[in-house]
Amino acid sequence: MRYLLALDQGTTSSRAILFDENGALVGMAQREFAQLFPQPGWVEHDPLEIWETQIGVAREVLHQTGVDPHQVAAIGITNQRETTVVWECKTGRPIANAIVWQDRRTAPHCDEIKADSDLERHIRARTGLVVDAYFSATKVKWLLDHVDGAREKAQRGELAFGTIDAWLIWNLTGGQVHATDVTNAARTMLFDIHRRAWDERLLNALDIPPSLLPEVKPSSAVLAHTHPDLFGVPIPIAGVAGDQQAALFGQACFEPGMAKNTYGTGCFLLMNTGGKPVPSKAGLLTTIAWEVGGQVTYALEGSVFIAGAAIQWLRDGLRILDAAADSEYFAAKVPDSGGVYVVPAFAGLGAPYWDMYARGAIFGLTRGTRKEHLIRATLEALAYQTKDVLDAMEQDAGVPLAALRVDGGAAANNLLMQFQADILGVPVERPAIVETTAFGAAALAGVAVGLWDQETLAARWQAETRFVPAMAEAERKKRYAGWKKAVERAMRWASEEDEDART
Ligand SMILES: Nc1ncnc2c1ncn2[C@@H]1O[C@H](COP(=O)(O)OP(=O)(O)O)[C@@H](O)[C@H]1O
Ligand SMILES: O=P(O)(O)OC[C@H](O)CO
Repeated sequence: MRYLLALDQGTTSSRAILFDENGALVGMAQREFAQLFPQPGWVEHDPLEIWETQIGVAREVLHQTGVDPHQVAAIGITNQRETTVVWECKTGRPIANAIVWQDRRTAPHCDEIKADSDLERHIRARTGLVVDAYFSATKVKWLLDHVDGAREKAQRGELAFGTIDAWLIWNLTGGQVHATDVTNAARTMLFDIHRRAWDERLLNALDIPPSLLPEVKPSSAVLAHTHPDLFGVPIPIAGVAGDQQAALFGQACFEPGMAKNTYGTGCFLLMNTGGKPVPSKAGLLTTIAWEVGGQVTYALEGSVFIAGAAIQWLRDGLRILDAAADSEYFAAKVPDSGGVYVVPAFAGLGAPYWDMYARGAIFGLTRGTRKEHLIRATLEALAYQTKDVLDAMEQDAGVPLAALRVDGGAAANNLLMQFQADILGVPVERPAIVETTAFGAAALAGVAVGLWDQETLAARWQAETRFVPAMAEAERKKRYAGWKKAVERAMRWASEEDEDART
């Protein structure tokens, strides 16, 4: 038997999942790591902890299952995207903590960029992205400008920048390979998604020396081998993709018009748009879905920054839950949210609003509000945010969606999934394989080494549960109108001056 090892480096944990050659999940190991919040609006990770937890779980899953590294046909890497690491080429030491995708410290710099409308247009057209602190570009510049001696070292060619995939590849190859894949490059706001090359004008505008950048590779190809010291034998690294693109692949959304939504820390809805990038008029991102066999597939994406993280906040911040899964139990105790709306704009609002200064808010509280209402309203917020994005997507794509494939931690919540179908008026399909992100990474690697092919993957996809809309149209409209009102009131809350005062 041969195996594929998926390394899934997420925002809150590092996971390693082993699939056998028939696609069955045979083992999984997972370790959480520290979330660092040094200032309001800042989010950091320790890159060494990311590497140590990731290599730790990779070894653990092999040990646990008794699979010999010789039997691992290939490794597929998938990762939290945009999160930025800069390290010294010679020592492999990070110059600072990683700046996480949720971090808002560069919002004022983004405002400056936006003030130059020609540059903003260039960014939209070339990178497919909107100017936002979410993406890597302004984070790299921040590190070069704020870490002692970094700019000089960068100018001398002594530093390397990478998103988490590149950081893992560097470490997996013992510092031999500095590479990323097209999907991760597409999230930096430095990459031309049409030419598939780093954009010189943006590098100049942000003062980022090209020597810092990784080489850009396809998502499915043998791009390196692991250093023999790590697993005893070199293993090919044959699949790399950002986690949301990997989930789209893992959900077998291979045809244009097919879409998936992942409910993890954030919520990310991606629709396959085929071989052509579709520009968005409705506040979505145009991004690369994957490059497989020399063919590039594009996607439209709606990124919601806070989804499952809002449930974590109920658990860890408010302490009104012991476990995220208990949210379903409490929410089911009330028939609705009692008119309460929670807008979890803890890190500003992403698609389709793109307001870096929005902040979290709760509306509609009365003396009758109980914790169950608050929990239910928080869960409902995940569904409303998804509707915002899906409406935008249907507007851009010009066609209604037939069904939405779902995955991610919070997709296990049946009450949420039923409410999602109700509020969208579209069936929601949860697959039998819920680890779609890791499966997607394994699949990209499996295709590269000839173990799997896309036709088989598409035929194998199976729904485990189909949630069918049951809410009356008038009710859906009424509830959604309340949400829109709540969002409007949460927007622009943290003014630019407040942000400036903190940086
Ligand atoms: N049953 C559940 N109901 C609601 N939210 C859940 C449930 N189980 C997990 N979550 C949320 O899902 C997230 C974890 O999902 P996961 O896909 O592992 O995220 P990530 O890859 O972003 O770390 C957490 O934010 C958690 O709060
Ligand atoms: O870690 P996740 O699964 O929440 O995904 C994070 C995204 O890739 C950020 O763009």
